[in-house]
Amino acid sequence: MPPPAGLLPWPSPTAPAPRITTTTQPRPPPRVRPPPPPPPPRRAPQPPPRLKPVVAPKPATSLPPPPVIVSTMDPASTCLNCPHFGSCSGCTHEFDLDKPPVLQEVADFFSGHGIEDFTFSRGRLSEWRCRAKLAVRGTPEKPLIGLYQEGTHTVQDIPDCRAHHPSINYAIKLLKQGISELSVQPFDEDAGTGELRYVQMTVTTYNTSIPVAQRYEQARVQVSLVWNSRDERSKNSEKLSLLQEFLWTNGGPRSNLHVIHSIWANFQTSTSNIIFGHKWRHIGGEADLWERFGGVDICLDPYSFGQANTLSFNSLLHKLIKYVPRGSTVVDLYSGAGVIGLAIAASRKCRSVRCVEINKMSKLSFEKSASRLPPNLGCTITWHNTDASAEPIHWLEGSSVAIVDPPRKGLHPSVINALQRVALSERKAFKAKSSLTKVKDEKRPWILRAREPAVHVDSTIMEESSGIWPETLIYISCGWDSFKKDCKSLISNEAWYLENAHAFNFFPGTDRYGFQPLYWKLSLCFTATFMG
Ligand SMILES: C[S@@+](CC[C@H](N)C(=O)[O-])C[C@H]1O[C@@H](n2cnc3c(N)ncnc32)[C@H](O)[C@@H]1O
Repeated sequence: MPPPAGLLPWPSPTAPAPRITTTTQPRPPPRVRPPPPPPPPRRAPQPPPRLKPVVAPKPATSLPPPPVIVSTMDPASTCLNCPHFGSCSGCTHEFDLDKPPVLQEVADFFSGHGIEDFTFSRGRLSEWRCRAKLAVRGTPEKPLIGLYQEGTHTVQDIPDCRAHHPSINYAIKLLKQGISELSVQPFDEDAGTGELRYVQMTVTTYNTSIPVAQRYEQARVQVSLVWNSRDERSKNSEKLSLLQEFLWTNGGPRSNLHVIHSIWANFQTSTSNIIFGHKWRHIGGEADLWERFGGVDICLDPYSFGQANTLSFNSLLHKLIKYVPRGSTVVDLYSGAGVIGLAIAASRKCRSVRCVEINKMSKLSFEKSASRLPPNLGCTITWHNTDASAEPIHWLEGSSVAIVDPPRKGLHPSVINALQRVALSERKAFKAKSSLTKVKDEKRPWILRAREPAVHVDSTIMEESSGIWPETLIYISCGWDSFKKDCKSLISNEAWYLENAHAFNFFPGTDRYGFQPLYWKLSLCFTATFMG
């Protein structure tokens, strides 16, 4: 789609990403952090800037280290201490955040199934949220940015949220200031009018120019503005340009405090509750957001699934990886951008890893991450855009390890059924059936097309896979009730038995978050070993 008259060509999110090189710079001396600077001065309205990506200049090494945001959190405290508790629907527990109420039930469940080494990682109890989707309502003079109040569509402003990473709160303050100065109209749900509907804030701690210990606290934020228009040609896109310019001027590399990593626009005009539209544009800063998960560089585009609690996810990943035997052939069902599959491929000398994901947009992130894997890994890694529940047997065949990380509602019955049936007693029958399935598939070329790998990394020829079936199943869950149900089904016919279980505090203080009812707070990882 051509840009509006007079504007530079729109950058396409599908364009190949430049490889971000990690620069090695002299480390700044240890310093005492000054308090955050006062808010930027009000500026006179500027002529509309051109809406094009602004690329960060390389920081001069002779400059003094920039100021950073100071956390007021006491790491030993297990209390929320949040001024919004009670009015905000995000958190349901104020005290003992290290002891989620469900933990005892979880521990009892696993010990009842013979798990003696169940562990629980409490993780960071505040400032843990690194990805937040927030509604923007109110007026230009008094914008409200936050979550809906319980059972309503009234937005509760949460500028001092204790769960958010402090950089997110800082970026929200900056955004509010921009809204007021530029008279950006927040969305009015009833009338369907206004300009800014939602904002997604995603934190990146990937900054190789500072010591590892400082990376979390000095994180930067990718801001995705959900704009109430069909696309960038709409009349109000001038305001979007101004807002982008404001954020970059006041939060970019030339500002007092470089907190903004990048800015994206998403265009959405739907009257439904769906937050994002289909059109995304990168409009400021670096195009790619990188994070390090399980020891590998992972690129996360704003339109792909991303974990909210990146620290706990990393703990889970480090634990999970150890349950994958070296040399395995792995299938990663519900893989998103393939974070788990890529981390396992890099660390377990796997022969192959197949990632299966329904969201085609995740492919770009997978490709960029895969391009940073060490060469000569000796592992064939493929990413497939298809519905895991359509023909799960196809994906299980040839895999010695199956990893499932479904949405909160749990596994589709067809996946449970396939996992049950790959039990030892039915292996032979399955071998025969799988050959029949192949014959049938040839008559249905659309199925074959769907199975074609969208991305294929490494040219190693895949070994003959028939006859290999999962002997290890790793289930990652963030929905306790659905997990319990699935687990009971999986072990009911003694096809699988539970071997390990580890729980991670993914959403401390909350059993719901965001715009859907009932989000669970505890993420579980367990491995079940196939019984011979
Ligand atoms: C909880 S996320 C896990 C993503 C990934 N494992 C990660 O950690 O980044 C669940 C993923 O399953 C995908 N998904 C949902 N239904 C699916 C289906 N029927 N087949 C394949 N993927 C599906 C979603 O798009 C989402 O990316």
